[in-house]
Amino acid sequence: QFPRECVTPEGLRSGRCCPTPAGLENDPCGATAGRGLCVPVAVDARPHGPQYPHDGRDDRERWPVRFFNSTCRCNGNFSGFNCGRCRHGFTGDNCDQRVSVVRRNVMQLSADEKLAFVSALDQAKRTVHPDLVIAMRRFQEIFGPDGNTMQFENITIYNYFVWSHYYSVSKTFLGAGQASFGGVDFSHEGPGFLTWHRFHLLQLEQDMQDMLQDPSFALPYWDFAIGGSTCDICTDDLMGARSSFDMNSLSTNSVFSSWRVICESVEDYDTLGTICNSTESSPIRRNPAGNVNRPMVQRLPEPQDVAACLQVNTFDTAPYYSTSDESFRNSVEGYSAPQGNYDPAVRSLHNLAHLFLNGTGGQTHLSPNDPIFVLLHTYTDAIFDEWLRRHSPDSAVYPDENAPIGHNRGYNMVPFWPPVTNAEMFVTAQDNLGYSYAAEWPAQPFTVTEIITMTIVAALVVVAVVFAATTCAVRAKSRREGHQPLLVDQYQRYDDDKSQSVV
Ligand SMILES: O=C1C=c2cc(C(=O)O)[nH]c2=CC1=O
Ligand SMILES: [Cu+2]
Repeated sequence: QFPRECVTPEGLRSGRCCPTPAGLENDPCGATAGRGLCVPVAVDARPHGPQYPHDGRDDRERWPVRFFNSTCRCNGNFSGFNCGRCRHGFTGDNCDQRVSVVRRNVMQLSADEKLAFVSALDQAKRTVHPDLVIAMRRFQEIFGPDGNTMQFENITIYNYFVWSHYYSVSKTFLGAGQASFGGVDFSHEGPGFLTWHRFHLLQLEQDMQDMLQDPSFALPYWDFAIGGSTCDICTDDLMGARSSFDMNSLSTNSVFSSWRVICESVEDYDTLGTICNSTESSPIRRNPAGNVNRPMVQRLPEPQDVAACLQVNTFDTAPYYSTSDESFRNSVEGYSAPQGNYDPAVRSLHNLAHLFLNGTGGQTHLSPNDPIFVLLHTYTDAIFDEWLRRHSPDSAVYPDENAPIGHNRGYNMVPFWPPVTNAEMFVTAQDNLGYSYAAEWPAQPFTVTEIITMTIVAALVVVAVVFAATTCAVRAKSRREGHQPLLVDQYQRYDDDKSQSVV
């Protein structure tokens, strides 16, 4: 999870990772070319929640200073570990040309667009990442047995996407013979769930844009809130149909049936303290709606579940965890009901979509191995973005302390490099991150304030109409009586009076 050129023995010992961009000579972060500066890494120092009780036992604490404490901070639209690339949504030598990256519903792609997307994923599965390498050991063993054999290795672009998710959810190794600690998760069960997966997707999208040399390449999304028990994207022209011979496998007509997963050796990682590497093992397993032991996960979320969660007004609530009540984040993640109420028995929206897959895609340490993960998470990100657009929250609604470790607002998200905080992803995508969604949303129900306002306005209109009608009626009446002046009445009354008044 670091640039290949930084993980030399001297590089790691220096703690400095400020490489020179391609095409420049000995110019860390392209400083001379005005692209950026090599600066100390800022690290979140606020307290985290009680879920992680250890200190100094996990390389991910105060990420990434266990490995590096200096990084490139890029100017303007420059970006990347050496400021050699452009921010998302920009292109050109000076990164001053906007490019539109629109994430579309995968079911609305043409046959050619579907084929191109599936082929691009397969190419990413086979293409070695041009910049990043992964650690195969924890830091204390990273220099190898002889102190000079760095324990990093190459990985493909797509397998890096899988590995980074695994690394963020892996247990804390506490030593041989001791059970590893599993109560830690740097990308789920906390406010960082949405921001972490947002950057995870952004990294893959950028890596694929570079691989395709197409800065407008966009990941599509899967609207999984369709109810029922059919996986509409599980077809051979998309994510692969079910095998006719084995209900847990993919059809051999799909390229994904030849994919092999990584990060399966959890026993080794937990007992030997090793880390997932790029070795591939078994095929993807998937059996949508097939978990007969858990009927609740045999159906996909319903469209109204999305409408409901978008109405939850609070982004997250203490303890900022998978038990949070009235939390939009816990609802869209799927540990609370879509309406917001926490219920330990519930699995909804994102979690339900994972569990519905009933195989590789439902096991947190393995799930990105199933490419449906990409489409499931772009839709989850689209819901996040729609919530941000509707509620326009201040950044302060994202907790800056006491969230589970890794989830505070200022925490550098594990294991991304260069360092990027949850806060940097807590923004609307189109205005800040260079991409948008072509998505329709359920009509936004009126807020209580709007209902009250409309009731008052309606009442005023009724009063005005009644008043106008009454005035007209009175005027019409008086006009009619105007041909028999009012006086007649008075005379009549006068006569009546007179006749009675004779004394
Ligand atoms: O890959 C994942 C698998 C998950 C299973 C649950 C659950 O709620 O039981 N949640 C998951 C999230 C994942 O990312
Ligand atoms: Cu995940």
